[in-house]
Amino acid sequence: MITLDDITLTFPDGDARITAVDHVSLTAPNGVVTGITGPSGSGKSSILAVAATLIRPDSGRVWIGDTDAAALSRDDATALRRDSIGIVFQQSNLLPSLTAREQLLVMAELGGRSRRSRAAVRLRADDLLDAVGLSGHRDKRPAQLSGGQRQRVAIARALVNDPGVLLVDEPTSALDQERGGEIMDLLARLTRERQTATLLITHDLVHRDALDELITVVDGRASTAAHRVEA
Ligand SMILES: Nc1ncnc2c1ncn2[C@@H]1O[C@H](COP(=O)(O)OP(=O)(O)OP(=O)(O)O)[C@@H](O)[C@H]1O
Repeated sequence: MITLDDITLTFPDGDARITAVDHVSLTAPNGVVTGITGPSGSGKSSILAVAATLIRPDSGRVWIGDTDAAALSRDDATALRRDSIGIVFQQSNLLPSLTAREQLLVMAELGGRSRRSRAAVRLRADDLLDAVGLSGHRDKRPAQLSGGQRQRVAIARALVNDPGVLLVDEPTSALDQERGGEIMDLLARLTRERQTATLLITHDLVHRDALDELITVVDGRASTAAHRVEA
């Protein structure tokens, strides 16, 4: 579970400061996809960056389990991010020279939680590639994969260190509606199977069936309660 408690984040704007996130509180429980929507510039990516411990907020707490991530040193935040948070960006951000399997192995290598044997890590990587529907594409490089397949690799990579929290920024923006729907369904399934607390930004709600909860952000402020999405 991840909880943002009264988060405020400002950025410098000339002599003044712009408030990107304005006293936002939200909770994303395990096994649930919590969507964040809202107009462009409303603060969605800023909220995700704070949740990811990539930006420290001006005030407020980020609870990941029992840890207040907003209060950690830079090094401790990096370690927490590596072990407990999976991140999927709009673009898949894969390394061009690595195969699908190698993308996962590199991420597992960076994860410090356990010293798994090489064979166990390889097995886990292959299991995850199977889970995202890429069993026949393990040895392909990004250029040999479609946009949807690249996004699947990015999702598998985000899960390789078994994070409790999965943060996803506009995963369908580079895909057509059908491929986008498949990616959203995949994220919903993996969230349930792996019991991740999944926080997902989406600017359009065409795939809203894949969301369990929905939070609307306007001018840096979140709707007070998460709304259950009607099927
Ligand atoms: N690094 C930064 N420096 C200064 N201002 C920033 C920075 N990042 C974001 N902002 C400002 O903070 C506000 C929120 O931006 P943010 O990117 O979080 O919105 P968003 O809802 O994710 O937008 P979009 O849907 O267009 O990606 C905007 O006014 C933006 O200009």
